Amino acid sequence: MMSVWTLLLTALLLILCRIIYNLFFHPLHRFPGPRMAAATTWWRAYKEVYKQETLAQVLFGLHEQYGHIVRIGPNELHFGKPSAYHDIYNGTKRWDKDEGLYRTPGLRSGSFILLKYAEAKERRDVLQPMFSKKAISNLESLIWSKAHTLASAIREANTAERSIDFLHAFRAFTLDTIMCFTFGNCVNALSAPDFMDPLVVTMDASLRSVPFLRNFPRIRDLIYSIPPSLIMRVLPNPEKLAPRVYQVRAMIEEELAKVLQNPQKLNQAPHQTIFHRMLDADTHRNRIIPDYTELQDEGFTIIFAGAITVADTLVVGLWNLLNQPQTLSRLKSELLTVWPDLHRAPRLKQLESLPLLTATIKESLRHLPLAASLTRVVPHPGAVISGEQIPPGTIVGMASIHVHQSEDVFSNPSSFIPDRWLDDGAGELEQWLVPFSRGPRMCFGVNLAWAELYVAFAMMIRCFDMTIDQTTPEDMEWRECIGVYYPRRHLHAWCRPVVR
Ligand code: HEM
Repeated sequence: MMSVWTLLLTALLLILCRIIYNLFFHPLHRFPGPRMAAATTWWRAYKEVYKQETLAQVLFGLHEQYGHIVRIGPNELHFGKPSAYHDIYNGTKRWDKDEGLYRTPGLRSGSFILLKYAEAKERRDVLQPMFSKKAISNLESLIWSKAHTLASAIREANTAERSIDFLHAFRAFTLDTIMCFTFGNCVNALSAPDFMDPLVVTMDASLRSVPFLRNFPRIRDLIYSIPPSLIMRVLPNPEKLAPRVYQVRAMIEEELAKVLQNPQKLNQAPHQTIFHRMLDADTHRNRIIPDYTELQDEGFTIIFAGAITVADTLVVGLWNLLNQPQTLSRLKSELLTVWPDLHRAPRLKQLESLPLLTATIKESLRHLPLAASLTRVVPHPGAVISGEQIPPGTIVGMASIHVHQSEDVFSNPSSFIPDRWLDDGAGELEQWLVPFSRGPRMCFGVNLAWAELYVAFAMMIRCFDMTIDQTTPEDMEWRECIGVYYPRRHLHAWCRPVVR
């Protein structure tokens, strides 16, 4: 029998052979980048987990050092030239998503997670009609009603002399909107004291474990193999002791169970929910209704995809506006043209006609911390990206902040300048605004996102005089692996209600 030492030695030898292969014989060996990154995936784990760095931020320096293509893993390339974005994400590229990134949430299905284009297209055909421009305009009253609830809660906090945590407030707004719309089951996060709804708080906290889960797939799979509901049942005091990923999944499962155990409740919903669509065999090409796990995975995906990004756009936009009183005051004047009487809110269509508000939303989306490289697998026989022949099987990707912060495309890219979207030549810039990505896997919540952004920005700017409460630029430094979080203090602001 082999001794432990022989086994260890063999394992070490195999690792060494792998490293030598990766460095000198791998099809990507000619691409530049840190040697450690080429040798082993541990480089990434070291950066993201041990050093707690955001790879997309590190990559700005690496592209400067190594050029527009950088090898960031034994089998992974990141691209830095904005034009590469359109080479990878466009209508003709039906490339698989890479499981290294998309298995991180521990789901097997769900629109965002499905790896193959064909599967994702089938699911998209079922759900996308709910998110069309027309469907979303029918949802206008729901969005306004959540925005009014948000405004009332902010007024109450102000009366009690409390400033507002914008991250929690806007995530409560987006969570209530997405849950009421897609589940037909409102969680009323907006009524939680200080917007500290358990789901909002736990979702935020769970994002901190994403770098670990992404970099240690075996441990991750082990963790996810235990059903969250079991952990929550067997652990004493699970609200304190269970890892956040379990807590958030258990909460979403609970919300789903409320809907699925009582499907006739769906009849009371004033609009179609994802379950109307997914439980209807006629919406599926193969006429097969997804099983319980698939429904759960879809619900989880939609909640995370829909609740976090919109709220984060509001946070980043308002942070910049509060530091630019002149732009804020121009926005207030513009809003008065369609919203003169405080008690009669305008229609979404009227907000959409406002040039400065529209430009502000675009600029907020450009500044959104979207830093995950949305990785794809190059199919046979390979592809040309950024003018270079890339071998099949390579994982390729680009984070949208590398387009949005490019000096080749945007002048003063790090400055918040809504007027850039109103200047001559703004039309040219549009192709470089890619927060929702492009191509067959681009976001299908885009119309809902825009509607929520119009309504919430308008509500905050028209109804409140806002000033920052001690938040510093350092507080606004973020980290991101798949969803952004702020390790220090969230943006807080005083919101004094305007009277006319
Ligand atoms: C400002 C708000 C939003 C931003 C910036 C955003 C951004 C994105 C991006 C970049 C992707 C592509 C991800 C990839 O390639 O893997 C995506 C996909 C997706 N988004 Fe959004 N999103 C937003 C709001 C929403 C909303 C409100 C929903 C509501 C349901 C939503 C649902 C989805 C879904 C289901 C996918 C997966 C599509 C697929 O892979 O086929 N998103 N989003």
